[in-house]
Amino acid sequence: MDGGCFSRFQDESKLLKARKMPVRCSVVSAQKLDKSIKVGILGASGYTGVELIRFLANHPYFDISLMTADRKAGQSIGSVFPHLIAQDLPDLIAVKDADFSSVEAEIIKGLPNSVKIVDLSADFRLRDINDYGEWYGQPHKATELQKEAVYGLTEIYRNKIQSARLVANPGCYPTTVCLPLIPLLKANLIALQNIVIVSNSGVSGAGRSAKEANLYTEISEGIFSYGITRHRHVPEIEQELSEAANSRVTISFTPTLMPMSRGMQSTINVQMAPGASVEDLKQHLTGFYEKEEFVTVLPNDSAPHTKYVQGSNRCHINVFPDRIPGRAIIISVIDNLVKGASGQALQNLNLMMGLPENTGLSCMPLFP
Ligand SMILES: NC(=O)C1=CN([C@@H]2O[C@H](COP(=O)(O)OP(=O)(O)OC[C@H]3O[C@@H](n4cnc5c(N)ncnc54)[C@H](OP(=O)(O)O)[C@@H]3O)[C@@H](O)[C@H]2O)C=CC1
Ligand SMILES: CC(=O)N[C@@H](CCC(=O)OP(=O)(O)O)C(=O)O
Repeated sequence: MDGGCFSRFQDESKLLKARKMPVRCSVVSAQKLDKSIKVGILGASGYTGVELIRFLANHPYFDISLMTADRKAGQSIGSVFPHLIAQDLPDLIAVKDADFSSVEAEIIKGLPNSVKIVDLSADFRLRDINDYGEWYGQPHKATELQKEAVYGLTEIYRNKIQSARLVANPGCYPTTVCLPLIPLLKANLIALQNIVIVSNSGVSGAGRSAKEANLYTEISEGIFSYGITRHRHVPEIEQELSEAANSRVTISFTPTLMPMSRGMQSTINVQMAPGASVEDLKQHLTGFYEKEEFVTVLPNDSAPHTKYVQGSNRCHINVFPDRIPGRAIIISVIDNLVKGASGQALQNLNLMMGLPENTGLSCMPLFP
């Protein structure tokens, strides 16, 4: 690689080995260098990896210099993803084989923060490492790094993300839930308890590796819930909602797998604060996200639809009155692979590199 500053990849490689954690897809980048910022994708042969390639290929400043895989290391990206056959991209290599010999070390000398990491896995999302141990069934293996990680829900933590070296990209379910609920909790418009969430996810949320439960015969023409009461996104959502409310928030959360490739909807039933109305909730959310390109509160009683955000970094939200007095139904949709993963990761990386956060991300949804 020329002109890049990937020396910290070696640390990342050691880190991955030492932690023996399930693989994440990370975007690792070096400091801005002229108009060319070198970016590496660890786990490029997976679903979030290929989605990152789609956005980065059209990015005016980022250049994909390195892509890693595990079983598919050694293959060209065109053989793994035939739709990318004509693209000028590096071959997939194992993390341990990443060649840093020609990195211009002088560029990063004296720049300890020169390499930025956006981690799409869950490893750095939980601020309390005891929670990590409890929900992920193993002790956290990089507690020091965890301390500096910033939770990457961009619209909420933008200021911290700008100066972060390590961003923990949020889970897809937490993104759909936290975007509408954090502003409402901060404004004391909803009760802290009795928040009931049912979320539906496309199958790509489970990744590309083969699993019996994700076979066509198991998934098609049917739906089923999983991880009921114990999905590992519960502590992540509760952490963020509790932070917003400045008090402990407990949720009921049921994820459901839908027979579709991508897309995610969360239906969130909340108790409104005494005196608050659906109009108050909607007005507050509309104002909160008024200037945001990627989060839109829909007008009137339009129902959010996963098709209206597919392939884009957008989140659509709407608020409806429940038939139970005092309660409201909030519906939020995203594309799990974009705002729920790679799009938000790029939004964060843009911020970390001092670029407008929408750079390379303003494409329209793919419809129908
Ligand atoms: N899919 C989604 O909607 C979301 C995913 N995430 C998170 O993002 C991360 C990536 O997810 P996703 O892209 O869906 O996963 P995939 O299963 O589709 O891809 C995994 C990637 O990691 C590589 N890999 C697997 N094992 C190893 C290993 N031991 N060492 C090095 N590389 C390895 C794979 O290589 P190979 O193909 O060669 O095996 C592949 O490139 C995960 O942590 C996931 O939880 C977060 C939010 C949403
Ligand atoms: C449909 C499906 O299986 N979805 C995944 C969530 C995807 C995600 O966000 O996972 P991480 O927290 O690991 O990043 C799941 O429920 O485990």
